[in-house]
Amino acid sequence: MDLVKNNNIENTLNYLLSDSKKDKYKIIKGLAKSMFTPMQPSDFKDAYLSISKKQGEGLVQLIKSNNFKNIVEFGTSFGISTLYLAKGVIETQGHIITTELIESKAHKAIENFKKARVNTIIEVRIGDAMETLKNHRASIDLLFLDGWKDLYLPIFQMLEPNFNNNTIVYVDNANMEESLAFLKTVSQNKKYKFQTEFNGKVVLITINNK
Ligand SMILES: C[S@@+](CC[C@H](N)C(=O)[O-])C[C@H]1O[C@@H](n2cnc3c(N)ncnc32)[C@H](O)[C@@H]1O
Repeated sequence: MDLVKNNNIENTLNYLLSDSKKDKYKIIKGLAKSMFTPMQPSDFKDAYLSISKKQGEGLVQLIKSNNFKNIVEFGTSFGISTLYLAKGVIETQGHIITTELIESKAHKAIENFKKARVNTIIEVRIGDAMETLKNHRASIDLLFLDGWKDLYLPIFQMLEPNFNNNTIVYVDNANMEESLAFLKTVSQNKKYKFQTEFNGKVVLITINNK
């Protein structure tokens, strides 16, 4: 099957984006739970918490224009962002490693990748990203950060040795308190440059090659 002419991705994405509109109620339920106990990823086991269609389309362009092949994603959920990453890497003949803590979400995502016929270019690692990405040794072109924000810094630091001169780190929900603290820490290193998109929701970290 010709992956580039694959309509299954578009069909799967359309279904998932439409289903994700029900997220509001699931998020309220999760937030209500966290009034009594500290917020846990499992409180949002039914919620997509996904990036927007516009962000997804931007990711496809980012991958294609930079000819990125090696993508690592933190926070799969049901796979909406991963499917956009896949749309990009089928053009560049790359591949994706994505990781999800909640087992039921990861299995649903794997089903979605099969439906979209892109499961062969996506490796899903189930578990805590700090463990599943611990032994990652290959070069990373695009690191997509969209999991729990308190892990942005440790994951960034753990994977930093795998960055190359053209690596981009895509920080989603960059305007949240913990993300801002992460960005402040990273900005102390003059090796990195920052570009804001989507009114501050997204920050792209690039390597300052000057
Ligand atoms: C914002 S959602 C990801 C949305 C997805 N990227 C999308 O746009 O479709 C964050 C996901 O990160 C997962 N997560 C939280 N902590 C994690 C960890 N330590 N390791 C791996 N995944 C984690 C959550 O279970 C949740 O599904």
